[in-house]
Amino acid sequence: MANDQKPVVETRGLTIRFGGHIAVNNVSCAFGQGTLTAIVGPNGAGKTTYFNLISGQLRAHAGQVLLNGEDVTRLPAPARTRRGMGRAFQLTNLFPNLSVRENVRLAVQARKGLGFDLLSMAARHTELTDEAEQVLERVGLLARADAAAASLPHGDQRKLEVAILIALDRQVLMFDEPTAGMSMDEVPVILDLIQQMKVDASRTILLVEHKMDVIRTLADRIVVLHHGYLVADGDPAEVMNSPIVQEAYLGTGVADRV
Ligand SMILES: Nc1ncnc2c1ncn2[C@@H]1O[C@H](COP(=O)(O)OP(=O)(O)OP(=O)(O)O)[C@@H](O)[C@H]1O
Repeated sequence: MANDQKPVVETRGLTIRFGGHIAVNNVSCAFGQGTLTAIVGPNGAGKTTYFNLISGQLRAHAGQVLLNGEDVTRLPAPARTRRGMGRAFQLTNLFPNLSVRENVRLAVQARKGLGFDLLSMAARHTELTDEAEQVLERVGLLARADAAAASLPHGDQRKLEVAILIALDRQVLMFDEPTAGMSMDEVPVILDLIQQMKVDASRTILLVEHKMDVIRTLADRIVVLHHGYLVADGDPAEVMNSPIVQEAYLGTGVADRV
């Protein structure tokens, strides 16, 4: 992050324990506007837990999470979402029985600050539905608009998560292995969509990812977690070749193992 830029998301000394195990250990890191940071590390390194602490699914035992300089450590996930954090799975989990179209429409509605007010919703129903359908077209899900979210095959559910993030239009976008479980031909669709979101430099994008080709395509910066510690942070090529990362990945071939 450029020195003169104020961080959008920052963690200071962030720590959480599960029993005697410290899953995220004193992690301090700042994420600026207009960058996509890949958070990598071996299985069990603490990546998803770190995400959960940032988005508010988990509460830290120590340390702070700041969003645009405001301490949000004690705020629950929905309050963080209202302040600009977007992590789509929260919504897909909430509305599995609603149709694909309705899931995206609710996200459009939330973005416009309409909440769940039934009257204003009815009055603007067509407009909201049109917008939802435009987003579904972008992610290639328009043909599935009437299907229940829970009935979609895995790859399409991941696309729906991205559609919801696009519709929510948050300042911070968090993707946890967005291409996991997708077939080879579906992966480029998702990468393309994330690239498109990156083009708008007002965003701060965080990505937990194992696949090296995905990281190579998307990341401006790599942060490495290992045993809950932040062990490396910087330019992708530099970080992947650093001794500490080579060590963290059992000695060799880090580029192929991530
Ligand atoms: N709710 C929980 N209760 C107990 N232990 C947990 C919990 N969540 C995570 N852990 C433990 O914390 C550690 C970090 O897990 P986490 O899922 O954050 O790792 P990760 O880097 O995302 O791994 P992966 O790449 O396999 O998804 C692991 O040892 C995990 O077993």
